Formats: sequence, C-alpha cells, structure tokens
Amino acid sequence: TCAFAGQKKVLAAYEEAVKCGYSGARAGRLHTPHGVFDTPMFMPVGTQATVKAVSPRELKEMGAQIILSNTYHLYLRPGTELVAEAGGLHRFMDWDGGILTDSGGFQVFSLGPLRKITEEGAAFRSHIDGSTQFLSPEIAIKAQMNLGADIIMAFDECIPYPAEYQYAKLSTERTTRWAERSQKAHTRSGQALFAIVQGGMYQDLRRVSANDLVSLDFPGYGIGGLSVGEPKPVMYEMLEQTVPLLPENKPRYLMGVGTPDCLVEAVRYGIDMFDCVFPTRVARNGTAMTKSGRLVVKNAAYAKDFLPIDENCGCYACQNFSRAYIRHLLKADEIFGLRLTTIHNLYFLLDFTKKMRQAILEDRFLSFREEFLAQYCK
Ligand SMILES: O=c1nc[nH]c2cc3[nH]c(NCCN4CCCCC4)nc3cc12
Ligand SMILES: [Zn+2]
Repeated sequence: TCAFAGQKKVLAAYEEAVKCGYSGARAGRLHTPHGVFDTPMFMPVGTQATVKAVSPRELKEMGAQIILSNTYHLYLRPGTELVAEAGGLHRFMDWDGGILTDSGGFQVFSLGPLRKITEEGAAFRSHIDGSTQFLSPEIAIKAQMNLGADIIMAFDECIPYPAEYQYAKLSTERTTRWAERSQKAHTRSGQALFAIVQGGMYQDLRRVSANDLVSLDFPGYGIGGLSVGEPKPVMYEMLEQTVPLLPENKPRYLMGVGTPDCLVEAVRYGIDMFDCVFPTRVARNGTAMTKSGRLVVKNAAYAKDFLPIDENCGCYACQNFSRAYIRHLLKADEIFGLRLTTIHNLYFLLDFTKKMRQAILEDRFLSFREEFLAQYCK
C-alpha cells in the first residue's frame, strides 16, 4: 500500500504564517512496495523507460528515489503487454527504486494530433506512426497494471489554458467520472492509484474537483491542469484553493513542475512530490541549473573557465570536470557532454528538495525560502 506517514513540523510562527497565506510545508515519508521515500521529492522523468542520458546506477548515486515513466509512450511502443512479459517496468529498465506512471491523459492532448474526446475516452492518432488509437480509464489502468509501477494515475483530461468556464466545468466533471471508472478498473493490490484534481483556472471548479475526488477516497492526489502556460501567480492561487482541501495524511503531487522557484512556492502550500522534464531537457541544449539561475555552459564566455559548473555542487560533473571541458564536449556534439549537464541538473534538483526537507525539519523553511528566492531570481 502507499501509506503516507506525514510529519508536519509546526513552525514556531506557523499560526502567524498561515494568516499571510502560508498553508504549511511538511516533511513526509512515502511508503511504497519499493521502499520508503522522503518528501518533498523531485522525480526524474524517464518517459520511455529511461531517464535520458543517465543510467539507473547514476540515478541511484545522485539520490533519485522515485522516477516517472509515461503510459502513453510505452503503450504505443514497445507495448505494455511486452513490458509485463519482460517482468514489468522495474525489471525491464533495471530500476529497483520507486516508479510512478502518468496515465496518458496529458500526453494524448499534448502529443498526438487529437481526434476527439467523448464520455468513453479519447481517440487520437499516434505521434509515432499516425495510427488511430483510443485511451479510456479502463485501458489506461490496465496498461499501468501491466507496467507495474508503484504509483499510477487515474485517466484524466488536462484542460488546456485558457479554457472557457463551461468547458472547464464539463471536463472537470467528466474527469471525476473517469476517476471513479479508473478506481473500479484498478484491481492490482500493492499498487497505489492517485486521482488528479482538475478545474482549470477557476477557484470554484478546483474546490469542487478536490472535494469530489477526496470523497472517492484515493491514497494520494495529483494536482493537474497546471504548468500549462498560465502565469505563475495563477498557478499559486489554484494551489491555495486546492491543497487545503486534500487530506493532510496523504501525498500531494504537483504534475509537471518545475523550476526551483516554483518548487519552493509549491512546498510552501503543502506539495510533496514533483516531476518535470525541464532539468533533463535544458541539459541537452547545454544549460545548467544553479542556485543563482541558469548557466549556459555552451557560451563562449566559458571557453577558458576551468572552474566546475558549481564549486559547491557534489555531483559527478562538478567534482571532476570544468566548464571549459563540458563546453568543449557540447560544441563537439560529444554525448558525454549531455550526460554531464544532465547529471548536474538532476543532482541539483534532487539536492534542492533534500535541502527543503532539512529546512522544514529544522523549522527554518520560511527563511530558507526567502534566501533562495532572493538569490535565484536576482
Ligand atoms: O493534468 C494533468 N494530468 C496528467 N498529467 C499531467 C502532466 C503535466 N505536465 C504539465 N506541465 C509540464 C510542463 N513542462 C514544463 C517544462 C517543459 C515541457 C512542459 N502539466 C501537466 C498536467 C497533467
Ligand atoms: Zn553539479
């Protein structure tokens, strides 16, 4: 099962902080069949059963606990039955930590040329071979049971941004019906099914979605329909409306987020889990993440810079290589260059969530957040 032994440190100034919209960061422990994991946590994204450019051994070494994979991609290629025959996703990709699979809702709407959505599900064309495909709650849950992740997601519709109120309302109500169908189709014990809160950017729809899904009693809750192009203050406002309605003793997972400034704000509202392709994606075009912002190590400025990306970073790249060397590799299109920037960016985010956890446990999260935002956004 996926018990969440939450442990909320009551901050000394907690009551005061709540008045100014501070809803309570918390340091928790997430229990899964593949181990007990610390939150807040960042989950590296391994869309096609690999976190691009790094090995499972390197992921373990840098402190990754749970990684993400996508049902949409693995369903289209190589097929989720094939992964089941291989012994499941953990065996297939040789990862013995936690795995969470997204249900495919978001990918259908953001990847495949969408044909149409009905009460039954979503018909679409595969972005791989153009074939006509169909996903429904039942199909998505069966696919995720085949993959065998520790945490799976209900099949939902990620409402595009912006969206008319009426569309957001009808879609959110359908996502709640799909969550119920996902629950009925989920028959694999030991595997946790999380629901996904929708509601577009409408406060009342967010509250209705959260309350309806909480009544259906899931072991954890994703917050979806965000990080879809809306301004950050709007995202934070939706968090403020949604998170307090979710049970304190269950994990909250903000899907598709994100950059360090978003992570520290979301933790402030009580989010526990994050995933984002950002660190691995920008790494592949030579951008490194640091506590002062982004460093485009490919720039000519670093041609003779023999310091590491970040001299206070404990990652394999920063412990052994200079900016000049990594820039040389990237300019020469050497695969090792992408590997080093990816290793650094993943380590940076994993370490950042570890630092937030420590700050929460030591009752100094608010000052940690202030100091970080002052430096990061400068
Ligand atoms: O509503 C969702 N349901 C299921 N999965 C999701 C995944 C999501 N991922 C995002 N945002 C990802 C944004 N990301 C930022 C870095 C560049 C590529 C896009 N929103 C999401 C909402 C959902
Ligand atoms: Zn580093």
